[in-house]
Amino acid sequence: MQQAEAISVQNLEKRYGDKEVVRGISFAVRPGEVFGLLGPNGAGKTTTIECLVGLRSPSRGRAFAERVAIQPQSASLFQSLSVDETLTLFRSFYAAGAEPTAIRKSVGLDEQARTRVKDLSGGQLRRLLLGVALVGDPEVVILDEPSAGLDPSARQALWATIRALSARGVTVLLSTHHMDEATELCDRVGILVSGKLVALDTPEALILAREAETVVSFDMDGHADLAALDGLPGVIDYEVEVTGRGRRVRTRTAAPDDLIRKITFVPGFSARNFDIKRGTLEDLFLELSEASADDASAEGAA
Ligand SMILES: Nc1ncnc2c1ncn2[C@@H]1O[C@H](COP(=O)(O)OP(=O)(O)OP(=O)(O)O)[C@@H](O)[C@H]1O
Repeated sequence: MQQAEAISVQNLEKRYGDKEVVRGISFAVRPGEVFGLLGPNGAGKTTTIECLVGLRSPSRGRAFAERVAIQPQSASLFQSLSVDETLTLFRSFYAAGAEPTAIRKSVGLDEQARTRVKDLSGGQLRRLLLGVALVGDPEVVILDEPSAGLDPSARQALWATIRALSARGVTVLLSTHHMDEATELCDRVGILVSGKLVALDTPEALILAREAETVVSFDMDGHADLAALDGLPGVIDYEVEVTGRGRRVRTRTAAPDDLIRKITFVPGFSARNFDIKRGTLEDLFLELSEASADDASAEGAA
């Protein structure tokens, strides 16, 4: 029977001295899920990850992961070994696992098979670290900012590797500062701010919850009567800019599709050049981070 949870964090707290950096968080990740841990610098992501892999012990609560591998820090590699030698060495630590050459290929280092660790570029080194995490064929892979320092094509390759892992049923927990990456890649995300989990859902649901922020912009003829906009359903407010070609209108709406359909049929508007900007995970992230920073300064002032 397949286990319901590959990762489980329950009421996890971590203090360093009297500083509480993880303040009672709970979440679970199911097998094959890609879960993103987001949060500003110092939010407690790495601490949570370190508790999950047993590098730190919780002050209270519990953090558990199935047969887990973490993408290690570069310091744990031998500088004079080649890529292949490194993968073979780490493979030898496990009774069973993947073929080092297959892993080398999957992380895109075929051309660097004989390159020594010390001669790899920063991005290549990160790919090798991912390979080291994968060579023991883990059920759960934990990646702390895996795309940091990767160029766009290496980032795409990393995403493909992560998707392939997930398709095989491997569970992936990653931390990232890239909201586009989280939106593209993660089935669910948890947003950690000042040691508390302030949001936990699919990226789509989190973005939808902010639908009021969708902005629909369009051009319209200079002489049409703007009052018609006031009567349209779903318009929260709008602003108008006079341009060389007529007027550019920006509306904030909770129902962008509906609004566009309606605007198209308003007589005299000749609305055109529509542009839709939906709320993004980044907007939500910034809002939550700022709200919490305000709370913290209020606490500090009290
Ligand atoms: N060994 C330690 N002793 C004391 N404080 C620590 C220790 N390790 C981390 N901290 C503090 O705990 C807080 C959380 O750090 P953590 O590394 O978990 O954050 P993070 O979310 O991973 O941040 P970043 O995005 O910057 O990597 C920070 O304020 C950090 O200074």
